[in-house]
Amino acid sequence: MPALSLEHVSKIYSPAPRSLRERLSGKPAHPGFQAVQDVSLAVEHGEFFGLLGPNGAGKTTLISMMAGLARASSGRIRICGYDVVDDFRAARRSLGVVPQEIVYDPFFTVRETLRIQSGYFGLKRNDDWIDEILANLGLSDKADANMRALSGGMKRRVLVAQALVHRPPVIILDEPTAGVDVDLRRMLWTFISRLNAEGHTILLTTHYLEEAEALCGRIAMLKNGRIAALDTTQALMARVGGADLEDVFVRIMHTEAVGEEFTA
Ligand SMILES: Nc1ncnc2c1ncn2[C@@H]1O[C@H](COP(=O)(O)OP(=O)(O)OP(=O)(O)O)[C@@H](O)[C@H]1O
Repeated sequence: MPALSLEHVSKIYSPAPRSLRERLSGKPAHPGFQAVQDVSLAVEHGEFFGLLGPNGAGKTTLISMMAGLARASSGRIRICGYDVVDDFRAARRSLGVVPQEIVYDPFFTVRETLRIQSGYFGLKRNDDWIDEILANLGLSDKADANMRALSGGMKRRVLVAQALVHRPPVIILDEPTAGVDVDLRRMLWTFISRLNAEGHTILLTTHYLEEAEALCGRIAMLKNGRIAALDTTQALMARVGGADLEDVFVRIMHTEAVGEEFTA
């Protein structure tokens, strides 16, 4: 059973409610926006998998559906075999998500934030692991600082820490290095690579393609909500050509022929 499995997943966002004037005009209702279309893929346990695509390709929408924050319009998503709808709690417990947007409660310290997050998963005595996460993310000296007193990069570190408190087998990072300094990038990738070597499955979205090239064994590229390419990083580079993954990405995004031609 794969760590992550998506079968024919689609998402159509409902249209904004029509104004009275639109309703009276008798015009047909807007059909909604198709953000993800028929995406199928499986990520095996222990993989470091990259999900790439330009702005608006559907990456965050896919991640929101995996995390149970948005519901697929059709198709099926399973985390470690647990259906994200029918088996939500088990699926959620198997997953740690580092969201793209920085959200935090300004009334708590870093340690309190991580203890509360642990509580959501029924973990009462989790301080040893919390201390280890804080040390690995360079946050030990901020443990008792209030969240609102942290810089943007430090708040992002706390988001990473929050995703890891319950030692989830599958870790999803949605653009975790956007706007963070080189020290945190290095620290973060050392820690995440260690967790990956210990068996955690990693799914990463990033616009820093050199990071994806260095870290990801396999990559899916999304274009307009569909899979445009899916293969090992090496095979994609060999097949498409170009100096690096950025070249491959640009070529695939600018070609009409996508899908099977670039899919293993
Ligand atoms: N709640 C929503 N309602 C309607 N449309 C949405 C909603 N959320 C996202 N979209 C649209 O769905 C498409 C995919 O958005 P999504 O955020 O998944 O892209 P992304 O690949 O994560 O982009 P980025 O790299 O900019 O983060 C975009 O066109 C976006 O405007």
